Amino acid sequence: MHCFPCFSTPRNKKSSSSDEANNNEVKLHERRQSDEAEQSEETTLKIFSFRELATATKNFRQECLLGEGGFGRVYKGTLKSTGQVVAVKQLDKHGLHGNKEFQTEVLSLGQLDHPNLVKLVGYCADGDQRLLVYDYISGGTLEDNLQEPKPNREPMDWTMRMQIAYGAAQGLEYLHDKVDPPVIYRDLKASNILLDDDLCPKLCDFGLHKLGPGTGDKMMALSSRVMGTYGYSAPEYTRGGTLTTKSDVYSFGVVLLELITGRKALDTTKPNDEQNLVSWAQPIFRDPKRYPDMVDPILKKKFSERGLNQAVAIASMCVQEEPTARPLISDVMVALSFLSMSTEDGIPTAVPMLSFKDKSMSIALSRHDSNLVSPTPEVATEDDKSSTSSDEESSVDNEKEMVNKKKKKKLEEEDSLTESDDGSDSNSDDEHEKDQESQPPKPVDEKNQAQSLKIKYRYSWEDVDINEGRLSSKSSQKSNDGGSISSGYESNKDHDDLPKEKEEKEEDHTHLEHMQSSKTDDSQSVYFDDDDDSGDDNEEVSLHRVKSEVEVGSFEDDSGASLHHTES
Ligand SMILES: Nc1ncnc2c1ncn2[C@@H]1O[C@H](COP(=O)(O)OP(=O)(O)OP(=O)(O)O)[C@@H](O)[C@H]1O
Repeated sequence: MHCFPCFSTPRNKKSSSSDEANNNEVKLHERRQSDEAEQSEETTLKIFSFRELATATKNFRQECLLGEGGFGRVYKGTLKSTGQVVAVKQLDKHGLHGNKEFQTEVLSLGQLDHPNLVKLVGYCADGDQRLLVYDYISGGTLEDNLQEPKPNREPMDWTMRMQIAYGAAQGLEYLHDKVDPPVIYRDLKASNILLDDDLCPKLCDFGLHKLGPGTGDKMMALSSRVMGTYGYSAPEYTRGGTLTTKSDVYSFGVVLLELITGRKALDTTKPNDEQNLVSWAQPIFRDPKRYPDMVDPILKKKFSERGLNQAVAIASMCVQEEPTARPLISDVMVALSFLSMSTEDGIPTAVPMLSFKDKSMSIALSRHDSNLVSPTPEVATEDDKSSTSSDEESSVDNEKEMVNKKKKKKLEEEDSLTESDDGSDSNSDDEHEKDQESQPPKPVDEKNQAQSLKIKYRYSWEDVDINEGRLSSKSSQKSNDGGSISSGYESNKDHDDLPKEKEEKEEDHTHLEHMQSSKTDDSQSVYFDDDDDSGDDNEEVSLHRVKSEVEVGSFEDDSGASLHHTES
């Protein structure tokens, strides 16, 4: 986080001569210059004059107006110097901040860099004008794409929707877990998710609250900003309570529901009991048979029912009333990384184990469907842990077929290695599952510190390859290095990384299996497992993965949200 240095000469020290005063001024000027040079070295933000931006936007002409939000008007422009197309946000004057305060905030925003965030290109603080210049994102908002799809564009299919959810989760996870101090989005909604030409989601409008009008003013917070996002705001926020990262998770859940249902978060054209999406969905959450009825009819039933069940389960967890019961966005992201690979014909055969950090994720799932609670714990072993190390040298081949063959061969080799390492045979997983099934289910204990979610499904390698390019992100890579999340699987990684796999035949359906585990174990795991031995998909590869985690630190955000970092 940047702060402009304070330049103050001690008030009690009076210069005895004008020479001394001059000297001081020169020194002060030099220091200021060198500090400013340092600042600009650390940021790539460009400083624009008002005239440059006026030229870029044809003098802020109406035809360049993209829209108007809570912070001011946004214009499309073209920078004369580079030809870059940009979105210029002219902040409302009544929210004006001092130059220094503005620059401090803007410089910290300029530090944020993630493929799923709209990039701040530069700013202008000229006289009383305050403007922010962003990359222009050409595909429109998620809201527009869902509600008013362009005539020349196919409606977004199920997989695309899950990919958008996954990308948005990655952007949010970056803000929550990778930025220090964490950035609470505050206003996540479908109209703040922009899509590029490839439908890759980019979050915009983050971190602006300190620049907006009425900062710190509760009245303001309860008026336009919250009213404007009604339907997305977490209940604790609309009640005027504390904002935490879990409030963002709630909003994310609403967006996920919009993707699933094609409905708006708030739609006053609908009958009273259907106007608020979450209120409408709540009773359906309790009745999985009704899940297919909530899906956007435009999809014409082209989705995997198992993928749908999982997506609805995640959404229902996110929109829980109680903030602490909502999952961490990193857990949501991990779960969505798999759903985003699903196809309408079936879902992944891969079965890596994924660790969830936040117990609320698994507790919420068990509430969601008590049938998903499984009796015995799965414990990650040292062998499992070591087998998750990434293979940095794995190659990326443009020829999809070649890659698939290569990966499959390697998986077979690794499989035989893993088997010989731990002395287990290829049937051990099946036997383990049978053991679990033979035990009576235990009720979920909310005080239980360790519960596991078992998510079973399948995918084809081809799907993975198709998705890899789009889904890759710095955030995921950082998580491998820095270990701030413990994802057992990241879609942008080469699948050669996956450690313990076996080839199996699959039944073409998926379910979530929520397992209660040891009360003394604080860690939780998600198991993406293959379902059973039946089926006829000879070519599919089934993967099984365990990843354990070690907590290396935790800190609190300014709103009191405790964020944990884990290392795998
Ligand atoms: N970087 C950008 N590229 C393309 N269009 C953008 C960009 N940023 C904003 N817009 C568009 O400008 C319009 C106004 O955006 P803005 O974010 O100010 O308001 P909003 O999202 O409509 O409302 P709110 O302030 O309540 O979030 C929207 O239609 C938005 O899609």
